[in-house]
Amino acid sequence: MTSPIHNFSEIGKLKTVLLKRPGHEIENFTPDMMPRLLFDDIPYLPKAQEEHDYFANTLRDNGVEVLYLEKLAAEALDAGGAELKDKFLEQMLTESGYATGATHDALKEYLASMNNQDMVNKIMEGIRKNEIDFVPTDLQSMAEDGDYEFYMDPMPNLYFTRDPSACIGEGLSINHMTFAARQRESLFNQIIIEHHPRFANQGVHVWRDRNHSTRIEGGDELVLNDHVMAIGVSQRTSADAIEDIARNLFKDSNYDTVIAISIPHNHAMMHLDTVFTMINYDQFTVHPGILGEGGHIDTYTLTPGQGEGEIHIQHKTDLKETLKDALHLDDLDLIPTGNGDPIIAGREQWNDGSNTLAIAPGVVVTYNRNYVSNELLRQHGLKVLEVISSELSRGRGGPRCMSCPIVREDLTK
Ligand SMILES: NC(=O)NCCC[C@H](N)C(=O)O
Repeated sequence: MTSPIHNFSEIGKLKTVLLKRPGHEIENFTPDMMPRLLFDDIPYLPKAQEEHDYFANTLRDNGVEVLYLEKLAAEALDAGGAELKDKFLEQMLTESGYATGATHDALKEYLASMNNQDMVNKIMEGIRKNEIDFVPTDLQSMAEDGDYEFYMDPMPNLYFTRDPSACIGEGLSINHMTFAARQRESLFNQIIIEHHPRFANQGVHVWRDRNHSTRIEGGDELVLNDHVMAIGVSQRTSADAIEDIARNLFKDSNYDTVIAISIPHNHAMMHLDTVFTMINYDQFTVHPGILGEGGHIDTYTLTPGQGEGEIHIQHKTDLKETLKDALHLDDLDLIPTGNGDPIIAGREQWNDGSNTLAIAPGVVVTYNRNYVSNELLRQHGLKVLEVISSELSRGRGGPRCMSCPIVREDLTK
């Protein structure tokens, strides 16, 4: 059986990718909601959609099949029939704070009356109180958030499809995410994997599901080759989750090495892929801001230990040496974001200058606004496909964050 998921590297020719076209959810909020929703500004939707279509077309023009999360989710619900729709709605309402009660019932009736695509879109966009003809009478609605405009918050971060799940080999992780603003997102990925005809019952391994209290996000999960992963210890991914997924991979897959890389825990560098990406067999982007004195950074190489489920950990502080050892390379090229200039690097990293998406070895998609980093990549021999980025960048994610590779060709060397 050919697996519908096949992703054994960061750089193999990209064949199939999962995107989410930004919808009303990216403008359905006010400035005071931005910190909680993990946004730094409110994008102008028509322009953001134009930019996203440009990104999708750039991928298509390079032979990539583009799948859309919102469409797959509705198709999965169509395939699962009324029973699945009910189960999904119950779960989504519970995770939105309405396990039972009159508000639960009113929201469920409202959503259940829609066809699956409209319902999926509506859940993603958020539900305002003025949309439903219903006056809540429970204490929480009356006493705690009577003035709050929403029953269900929008999910503006959905266009960063990288994070709620991550394809690794012929399986994936479906992630328990860190902040409430994003935790419901991976429910869409779960129903797609379990019920969409393209993925269900095809032997796809779930290396780690979303039913955990420890946290991991796809922006931290880098598939370096067919047996080595790098995973960020970051604001969004905890060390215990890394040990957990490493244990599962060591047990049931060919993965035998997980390099945990400690990065600063802050909003600008929330995931490893905002500061470090693999773009060729021996080339990486690195934001100089993650390197300490003497270029040092804490890395922990996890490999299977002697006993069942045991893990051996080796601590190193030289990123280049760690990567050379794990990838069996004589040398490698770490390309500094913004050419290492502290102002340019800080500015371009903020706008995702390190967040490159490789669509083949040495071929990357980047935001056009990061012109210093882009020029440097070209000087280092890479082919750079620039995409427009005024509005999309306001959500703090770039081309790697906006894409979840599902199928890549295997590497030839
Ligand atoms: N992989 C990534 O770095 N994704 C970008 C996520 C940005 C989003 N506003 C967030 O804070 O989660």
